[in-house]
Amino acid sequence: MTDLWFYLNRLRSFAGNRLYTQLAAMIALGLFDGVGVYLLAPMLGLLGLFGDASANVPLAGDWFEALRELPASYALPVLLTVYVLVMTIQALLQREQSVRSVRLQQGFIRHLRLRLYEALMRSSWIFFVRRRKSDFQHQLTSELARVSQATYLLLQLVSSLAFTVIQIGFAFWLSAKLTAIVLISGTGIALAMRRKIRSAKEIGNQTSELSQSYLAGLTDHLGGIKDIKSNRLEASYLAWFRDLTGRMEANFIALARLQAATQSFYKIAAAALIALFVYLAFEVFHVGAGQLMLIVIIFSRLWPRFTAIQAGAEQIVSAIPAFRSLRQLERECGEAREWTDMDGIGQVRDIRVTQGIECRNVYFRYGEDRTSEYALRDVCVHIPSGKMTAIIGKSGAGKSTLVDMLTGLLEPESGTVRIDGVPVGQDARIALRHAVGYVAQDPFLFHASIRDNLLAVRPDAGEEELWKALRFSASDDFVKRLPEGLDTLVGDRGVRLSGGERQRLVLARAILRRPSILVLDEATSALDSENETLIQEAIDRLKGTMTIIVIAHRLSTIRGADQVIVLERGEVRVREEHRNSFKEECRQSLRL
Ligand SMILES: Nc1ncnc2c1ncn2[C@@H]1O[C@H](COP(=O)(O)OP(=O)(O)OP(=O)(O)O)[C@@H](O)[C@H]1O
Repeated sequence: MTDLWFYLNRLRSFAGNRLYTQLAAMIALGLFDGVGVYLLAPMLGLLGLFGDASANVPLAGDWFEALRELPASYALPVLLTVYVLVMTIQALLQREQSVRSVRLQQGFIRHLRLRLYEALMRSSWIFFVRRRKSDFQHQLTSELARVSQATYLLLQLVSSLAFTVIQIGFAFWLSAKLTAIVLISGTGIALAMRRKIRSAKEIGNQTSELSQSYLAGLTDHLGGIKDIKSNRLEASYLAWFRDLTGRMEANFIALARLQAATQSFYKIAAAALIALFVYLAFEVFHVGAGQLMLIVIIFSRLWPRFTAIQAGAEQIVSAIPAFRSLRQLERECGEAREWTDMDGIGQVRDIRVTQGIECRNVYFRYGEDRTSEYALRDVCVHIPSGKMTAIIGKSGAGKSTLVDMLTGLLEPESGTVRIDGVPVGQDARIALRHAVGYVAQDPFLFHASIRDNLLAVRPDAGEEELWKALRFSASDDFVKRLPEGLDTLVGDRGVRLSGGERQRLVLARAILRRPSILVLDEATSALDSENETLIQEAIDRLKGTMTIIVIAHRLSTIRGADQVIVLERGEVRVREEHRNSFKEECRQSLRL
């Protein structure tokens, strides 16, 4: 429940006075609706249906007296005009309120989306490493939609309750005894329906789990579609999909069945109550026909409110798991926050490395619990500025982890990372990242044109600079050959390009940023020997102008390195100047 109130409060602080206006409009609409009903009594009286009995009805009686003073031929037209006026005002108010309500709800969804996305963007890299990406997608899409819808439903519930209380007040005024009977019966029914609310919560838990699995599965399968197709795994994935969607269907039907059961129960209870009511009114309390008619009209309008309140409560309760998971994500993002000022991202102070970056007795592990394996253990390395350092080692030795540590993406569990001998704090870590140009193992390109992908890192770069970066990465030829040149769309993550073309474009992008530290994580692994040689020569030309760190699996990549670091199961095995006597050892390490 606290999660629910948390988001209701969030809605209050987002909407401010608009929220109260909205609530007031909802109540006013209800009142107009009620006035329309009260007008019915004198109308029926005028038509001779109530006769004098309507004079006994408190409100209707007054209406009837006032109308009787008018000439007979005017009374009905006046009454009908008032009725049409009241209902017109109600309809216009309803129209305005509906638009405002959608505006408020959509504004609130956007507000929640923005907050969550911003919180994610502020979070550290390790936060993402430890979680499934599809869980974030799930929370940013379906869970968020459920939360905003349920928050709004809660608001409607509050106004429904307020309106119901007003109606009950009127009903009490008309007949306290009969109203008390209906209220006691209503409360009894609501108590009996508590079990349904609990079931709604259980169904809601299932809904969250199922939609999370659905999105996670879809993301995995579409990401790995090439593996699925080449290994003929379609049938087993289809079976998974069939099973999960079957359970989702059953879950949805279970909620619908629960809601339908509640609705029908309320309808049957209403019929029984009205029968009891009429019997008691006539036989026990001897209420007049007009008064009874009005009370029946009021309760027949009031009762659907009870039903709506119960249905709304079930829906809100079924969304509680979504509230919980979203709030928890916000909390976790808060704990993993590395940026305080979002706008400050683009205004990080420049960092100058004059001597080098150093790891001193660095320990790091990905797992959160104490028993998990260290990915880096007592690592001491020095990366001299302006030189080229190669990091080699078997797969899983910790090369990428060490690079992430040196470039400020990761924080050591113990030990320090230093720039020119000074331990790196949070600000310097972020500034360090700003100075890095990174070419990953699995290069990432956005689904946009080549030009947009390049400009993403330096929006002010001119045409000549773009082509210079492309020439550097030996990609100018293939880009020129593309039908739309720089404006060619690269597809999702760059699927429309070959692995080698992607690598070369990402290298061009990294260079365009004019970084002071260039990191190449097996950046030439997908290239043929001709292109690799071209890039190798270009990198050699860069030596002395920037600090270069390369993760290598090929001996050719480390040939020009000033220093080679060999990692083995998270530990530095050798760290020496790159000498001829050392070559054989590297060769062995690379072959493994
Ligand atoms: N996101 C992660 N979560 C948990 N463990 C991880 C994660 N990333 C890496 N590891 C573990 O940390 C260790 C070092 O991984 P790392 O990626 O740094 O190795 P690597 O030398 O770069 O390997 P490769 O050459 O295959 O890319 C490995 O044991 C790996 O299983």
